Amino acid sequence: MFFICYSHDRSRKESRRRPGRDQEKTRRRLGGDQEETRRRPGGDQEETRRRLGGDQEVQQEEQQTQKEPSKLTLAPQPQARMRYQAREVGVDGRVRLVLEGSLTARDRVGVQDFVLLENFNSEAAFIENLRRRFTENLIYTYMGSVLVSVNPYKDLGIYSPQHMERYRGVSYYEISPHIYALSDNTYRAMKTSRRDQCLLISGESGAGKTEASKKILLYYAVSCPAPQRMASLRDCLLQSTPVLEAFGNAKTLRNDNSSRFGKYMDIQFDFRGVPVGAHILNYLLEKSRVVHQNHGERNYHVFYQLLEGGTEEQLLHLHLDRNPQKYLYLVKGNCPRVSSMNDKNGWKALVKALSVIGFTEGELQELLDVIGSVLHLGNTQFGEEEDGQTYVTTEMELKTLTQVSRGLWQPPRGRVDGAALTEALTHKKLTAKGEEMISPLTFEQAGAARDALAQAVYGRTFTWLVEKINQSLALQGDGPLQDGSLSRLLDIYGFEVFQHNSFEQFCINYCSEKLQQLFIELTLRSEQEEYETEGVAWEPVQYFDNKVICDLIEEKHKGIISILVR
Ligand SMILES: Nc1ncnc2c1ncn2[C@@H]1O[C@H](COP(=O)(O)OP(=O)(O)OP(=O)(O)O)[C@@H](O)[C@H]1O
Repeated sequence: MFFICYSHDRSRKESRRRPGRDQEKTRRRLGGDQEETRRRPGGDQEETRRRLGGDQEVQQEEQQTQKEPSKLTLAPQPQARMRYQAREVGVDGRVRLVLEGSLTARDRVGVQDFVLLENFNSEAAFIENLRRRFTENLIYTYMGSVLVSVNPYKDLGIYSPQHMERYRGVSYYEISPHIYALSDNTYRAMKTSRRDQCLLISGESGAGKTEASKKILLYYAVSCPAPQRMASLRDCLLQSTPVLEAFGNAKTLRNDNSSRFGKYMDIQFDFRGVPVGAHILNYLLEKSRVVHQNHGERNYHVFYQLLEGGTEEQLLHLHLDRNPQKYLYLVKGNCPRVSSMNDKNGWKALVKALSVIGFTEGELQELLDVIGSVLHLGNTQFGEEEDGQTYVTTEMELKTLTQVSRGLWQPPRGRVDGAALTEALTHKKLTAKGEEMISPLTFEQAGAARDALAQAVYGRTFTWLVEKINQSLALQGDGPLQDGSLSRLLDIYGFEVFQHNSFEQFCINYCSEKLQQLFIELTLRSEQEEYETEGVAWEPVQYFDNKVICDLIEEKHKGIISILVR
C-alpha cells in the first residue's frame, strides 16, 4: 500500500530544470548519489550552508523589519551558521557539523529517487525498489517532486524533533527522503517564489494519508517561526485533529481510524513565513454510516467515546446507558470495541481539544445533546395499523422521542416540540394544486424518515463543528481569512468502491477521479508536453489517463450526471 504526496511547487522556470527534463541531469545531480558526495562534498556543503544560514538570516532580519519583503534573500551569514551548528552539537552531544551528519544520513538502499531506476519502465523493478527499501525501514522514496510512502504500521521513530531539525533548510535530495523534507521544501518554495503551494495526499484507505497530513501539520507547527501571539493559533490548529477524528473517523475493515470525510486545509502565512491563519473545508462526510455499518465496522468514534468516557452525570442527563449494545445505530457492525483504540482516552482528548479551540460549557452541552439525540432516534421503532397507518410503537419510545426533541434545536424557535417530531416522523406533507395535505407514511417510509433525520442532524452538526473551528482559527490568527492563501493541505478519501454502492460513494469516487486528473495533469501530461515543445529527446511513458472516467461522469448531455438530472 502506498500513497502519493504531490508537491505542486514548480514554477515554469523551475520545471525546466527539474528531473523529468532529462534523467541524465538528475542522475548526475542526485544519483551518482554516494559517488557525487565523494566528488563534491565541499560544493554540496557550501550550498547547504548558504541555505541553512540564509534561512536563519531571513528570520533574524525579518524580526527586525517587517516592511521589506525583498529581504527574503538566502545569503549566507557566518553567525547564523554557527548557531545552527551549535544546536546540532547540543542534540547528539558530539562535536560535529550538522552538514556532515546530514550527508552521512543518506541511505544506500536501492534508489532514493525512482528517476534513477535503471529499468524505469518496469513495474516489477519499481515494486522491488520499494520492497528493498521497506525491509530496511526506509518507507519514503522520491519520484522527482513526488514522494511515495509505504505504510509501516509501526512506530519507526523517524518523526522526532531531532528529525525535524535535521530536515530543516536542507536541500531536497541531500539526505534520505522524508515527509519533513517535502514539507520543508514546499514551505521554502512558498517563501522564495511567493506563490501558493499545494500538497496533495492521496492513496487507498489505510495508506497513511491522515497520518501524513498530521506529520506535515506538526512540522509546520514546530518549525515555522511563530511569535508568542501565534501560539494559540498553532494550538487550535493542532487540536482540530482530535475533534475532526472523533466526529469524522470510524473503524472500517481496512483502517481502525478511517477518515470518512474529505478535508481541505488551508494554512496562511505572512511574508515572513509566520502562520497567521488557517481554514478547514470538509466535504462529503459519509452520513450513511450514522445509521448503518458493515459487519466488523463501527459508527463514528464519538458515540463510543461518549458512552465510555462521559461522566455519570453527563450520561444521566442524556438518559444514555454506557453499554453501546443498547443502541441500534451502534450494533449493526457487531463491533463495539476496537483493540487499537482507547475510547475513554479519546473522550478526554476530545473534551480537552474542544476547550482549547474555545467551545464553551454551553456549546459542549449542546453538542452532547445532539449526539444523544441521534442515539435515541436510532432506537425509535414504528408499528403499522391494519389500515396502513404508522405509529411509534411503545410509550417508552415516545419518551425516547421526547428525549430526542429535547436535544434538538430548531432556530429560532428553540427546542423541538416532541409531539411535532412524532408527527413529522410518521406523516408527510404534500402540496397539490396549491393545497397542503398531510398523509401518513408507510412503515418503511417512517423508518427511512427517521434515518434521514439522524443523518441530516449528524451531518449538520459536523459542518457546524468545522465552522466553529474555523471561527476560532480566524480569531486566533491575524484577522479575517483571505482568498489566495499561501499553503494548502488536501487530504482525500481512499477509493473504496466495494464498500458503498450509493450516490454518496459515487460522489466520493468522482472527487477522487478528478483529483487523479489533476495529478496527471500536473505531473505526467504537462511534463511530456514540455519535452515535445522543447524538442527534448525522451521515451514516452505509458500511463492510464483517467479522463475517460471523468468524461463518463461529467460530459455535457451524455455524462452520468447529465442523465441523472434530466
Ligand atoms: N508513517 C506512519 N508510521 C507508522 N504508522 C503509520 C504511518 N502512517 C500510517 N500509519 C498507521 O496506519 C494507520 C492508517 O493510517 P491513516 O489513518 O493515515 O490512513 P488513511 O490513508 O488516512 O486512511 P483512510 O483513507 O481510511 O482515512 C494509522 O492509524 C497508523 O496506525
